[in-house]
Amino acid sequence: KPVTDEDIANDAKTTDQIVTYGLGTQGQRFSPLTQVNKDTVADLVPAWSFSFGGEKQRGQQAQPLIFDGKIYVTASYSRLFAIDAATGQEIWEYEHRLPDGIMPCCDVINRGAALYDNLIIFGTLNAELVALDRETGKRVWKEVLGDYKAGYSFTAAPTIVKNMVVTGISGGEFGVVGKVEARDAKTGKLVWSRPTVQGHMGYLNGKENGITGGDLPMTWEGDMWKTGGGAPWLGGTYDPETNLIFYGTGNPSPWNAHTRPGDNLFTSSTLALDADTGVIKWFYQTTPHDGWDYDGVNEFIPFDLEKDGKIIKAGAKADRNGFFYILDRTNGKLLNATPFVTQIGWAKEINIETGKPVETGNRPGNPADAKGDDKKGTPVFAAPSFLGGKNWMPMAYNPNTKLFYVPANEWSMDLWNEPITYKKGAAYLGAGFTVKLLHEDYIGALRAIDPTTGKIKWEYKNVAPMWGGVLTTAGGLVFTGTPEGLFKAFDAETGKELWSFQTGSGVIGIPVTWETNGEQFIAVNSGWGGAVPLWGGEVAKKIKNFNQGGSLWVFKLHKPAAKPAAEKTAAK
Ligand SMILES: O=C(O)c1cc(C(=O)O)c2c(n1)C(=O)C(=O)c1cc(C(=O)O)[nH]c1-2
Repeated sequence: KPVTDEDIANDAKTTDQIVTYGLGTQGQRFSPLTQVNKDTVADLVPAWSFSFGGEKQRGQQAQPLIFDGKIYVTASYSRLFAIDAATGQEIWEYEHRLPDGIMPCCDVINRGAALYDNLIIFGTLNAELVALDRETGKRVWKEVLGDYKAGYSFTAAPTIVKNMVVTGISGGEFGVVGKVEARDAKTGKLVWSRPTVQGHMGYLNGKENGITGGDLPMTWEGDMWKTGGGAPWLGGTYDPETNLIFYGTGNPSPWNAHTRPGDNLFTSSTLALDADTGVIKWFYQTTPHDGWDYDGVNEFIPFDLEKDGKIIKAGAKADRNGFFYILDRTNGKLLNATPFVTQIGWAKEINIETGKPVETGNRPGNPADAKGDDKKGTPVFAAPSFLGGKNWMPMAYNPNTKLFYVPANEWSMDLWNEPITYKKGAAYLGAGFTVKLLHEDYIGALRAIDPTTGKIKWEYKNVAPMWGGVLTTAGGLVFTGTPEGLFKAFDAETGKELWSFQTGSGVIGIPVTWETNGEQFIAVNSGWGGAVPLWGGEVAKKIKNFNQGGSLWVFKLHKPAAKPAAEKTAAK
């Protein structure tokens, strides 16, 4: 049977399947299921586990999809598996042929696929988008999203919006030009394209559809916009109520901000795109003239904010720069911004009137002023580190507790600038860094945040960074994993840890839950990797004993065996 627009529109309320990244296009990651709850979660046991096999382990960040009795899950190195949800038996495996010379910045990961009609669609590390027949795993169409030799790659899960498959792109560390694109999901044909850097042309149905930025004053000097980055490298969310697609955009290229005076629109921003045309309806830049790789790619989650007895159509974003933003999602106006990490060095606050950060001046110096022979600019000690108060791993919103559950991290860095010129296919940073610890006892912190005040209601601290996605349920639970290998459940109201299971490798996947024949299942990927082991600096010593892996775990409640009849009689 085909996956329909209704299936997608109803995904947040449907309990027997999961057809979108985010458990609904709004990405709230909330399930109405209650069988596994505060009282029963202690009885959660593995139903089965599935190995992705091969020597290709590395980070497993994907969110599984559930449809028609099957689990569809992507794995490292651009692989996609179809698995029987009841037995854990493989049905088919697709392994994309990757050329030598792919350039993903931050591990060979993938975050998930999209289902539409009889297709399953996912993006690959060489920046291609492939659609497979869901029954056979055979390829139906393939599109090139960007030139991998120029540093384009793809790691996110696509989003389906009204028969279209919508994608961003990765490559911000190589001076690519970010873009969000929508294609006919059945054929792959391009419908619209919207570059995320000011000055570049957008397209609709093959025709020019306005220069990105339109009448706004130019916020780049010289030719810097031509290699300006701003990669929307994480998935978007779609809000049917406003017909807007929300994408976060990444860092401006290069990191060395002295090379590119100006705000550098639309980098490190949240963009609201008209779903039908790709036109930017509003934007909100979280880190103007980003000089720390704070990026701004984090998911923007639409939700109803209750304030003074009124319901406001709002959206929330826990930005890599350390602030938790609440915006009016109809117009991008700032409603509130509060720190969600203990130390933020770059800005004192976000001015509620102007919506702009009040900077402290904590920017690394210009290499042009360097006195030494090494041409390094004056370094600064900055917090958060460039890996962010929160990175790619999605938070969740529970409409019952009215809290957001944010996988946050506490760390800092020494950061300096260096001279840099653009060269196709070469890293385009012009910066050096060492990530540093802030607290001896923890880096990661799962935090429950009240969006009406920005106050942190509870937190769970973890030694290693939190690098997995979050799921919350009407059973009053919050699920997430740790690099130490543990998959955990917390009380959504109090943060009390209620259950934990060792999966054998770091859990940086995104959990999901569904029900079949009256039984609730929970699934998550296990497999340590991602950016931390590659770029973690001093954090490396905290994680050096964590082993790689590659498996999907499925859990359900243990049913006590029926008591033998003899025993029952004896008891009487
Ligand atoms: O600018 C980009 O294009 C881009 C892409 C990606 C990616 O595709 O995973 C990451 C980042 N930047 C990045 O800055 C980052 O910290 C990061 C962490 C991870 C990860 O999977 O652990 N990916 C990425």
